Amino acid sequence: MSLLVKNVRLMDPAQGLDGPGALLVVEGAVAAIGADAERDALAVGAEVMDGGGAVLAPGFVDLHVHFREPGQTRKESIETGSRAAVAGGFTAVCAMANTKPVNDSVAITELMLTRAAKADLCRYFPIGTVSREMKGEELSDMGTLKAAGCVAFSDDGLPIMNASLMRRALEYTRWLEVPVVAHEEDQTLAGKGYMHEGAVSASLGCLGIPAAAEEAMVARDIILAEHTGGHLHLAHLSTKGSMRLVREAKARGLHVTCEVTPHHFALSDKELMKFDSDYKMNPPLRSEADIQAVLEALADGTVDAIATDHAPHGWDDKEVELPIAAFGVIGLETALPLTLELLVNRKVISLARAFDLLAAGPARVFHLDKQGLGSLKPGARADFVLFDPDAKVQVDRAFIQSRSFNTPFKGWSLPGKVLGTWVGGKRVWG
Ligand SMILES: NC(=O)N[C@@H](CC(=O)O)C(=O)O
Ligand SMILES: [Zn+2]
Ligand SMILES: [Zn+2]
Repeated sequence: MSLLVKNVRLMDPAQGLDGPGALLVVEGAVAAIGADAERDALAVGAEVMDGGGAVLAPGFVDLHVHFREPGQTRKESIETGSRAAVAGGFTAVCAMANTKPVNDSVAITELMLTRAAKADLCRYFPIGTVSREMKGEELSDMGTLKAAGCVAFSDDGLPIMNASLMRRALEYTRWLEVPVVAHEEDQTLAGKGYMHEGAVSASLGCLGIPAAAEEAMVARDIILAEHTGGHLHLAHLSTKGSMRLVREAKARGLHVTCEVTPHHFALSDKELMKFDSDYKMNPPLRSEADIQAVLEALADGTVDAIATDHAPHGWDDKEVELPIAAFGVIGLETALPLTLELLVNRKVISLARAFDLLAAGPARVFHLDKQGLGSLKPGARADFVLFDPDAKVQVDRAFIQSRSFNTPFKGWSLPGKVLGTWVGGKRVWG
């Protein structure tokens, strides 16, 4: 099977590509790009598709999603989550381990992979827990889990308060060549807080989570990464101090990588004045100064990836008083539009840097580039997205493919319409 997509604006920062061109897919892999593609397509008798001048880019790689299967498929299943992914232009997702039961065994990893293969939409990479039963006490069988298909290890949802456990997990990352993904939150500082601690929480009389709850743990784990030489990947960073700590760690040559989410660069803690639980997530929406620091870190290379932390919850988890509502928001369908509107159109970053943050960067962090993800180099997997960067989307229930609708972007009109998504050369969306 072969396919030529012609008349597109080809973007692939990994190859320094940005210009009119074409892409030829043969047997699920990129066979040729540019002028060669049209010539070679004739030789193989490829099916021809006209891209109508839209942008063709490498499929996005999300390092951080919660698909709730097994255990809570009323919120999301691997199939509905995968559909939300491809609708948003994501061709690969890395799924967190805080399912029910948690992914601390080969049986759960295999179940997840079986369900993902059945859904047959995006590529699905399980993340194993760092600790058995996510209790934060003993290490899980990281080696066995990696052999079963886990690409990273995380107790996300919960911080690893036990420094000795984190130290040992980081030691294992060296020979397993996989990162530990840290949810940084000192529970003794966060307490029962449910929004950012600052002027807004004080005026509302809400319990706050200080920036220091995140930063104290980021600092601890950077020290442990240095001590062990392990690979520390910091999930959903949200504060100015975290950005500074990561910038320093990278300048000192440590193996420290990080991601930020669209909701943390799009929204501030002022949104909580609406007392709407769709603005409640962990880490919480931060101050304007934190957002500025995140934008600078996106621009200067401190941040490796934009990840969604897609965290579906049912209306019954959310339609309750703010202090008891579930933490988390969905994000797969809105990530590209928010990146285009708030980062590219406002000239915080270039379009090429946006794709580095959505595709090549995350692929590198979890070593998925070695499997041909994150770029459109000849020989790479034919995972790509075709989208119109100017056409508007309306964030309503029909637009969202996820089983849940806990998005703070309800009613927003944003640029960036995904026209089609291909995984291994097969059209899975549009
Ligand atoms: N981000 C959230 O607010 N919630 C996540 C857990 C997490 O990412 O820490 C969830 O699983 O719902
Ligand atoms: Zn988390
Ligand atoms: Zn998460």
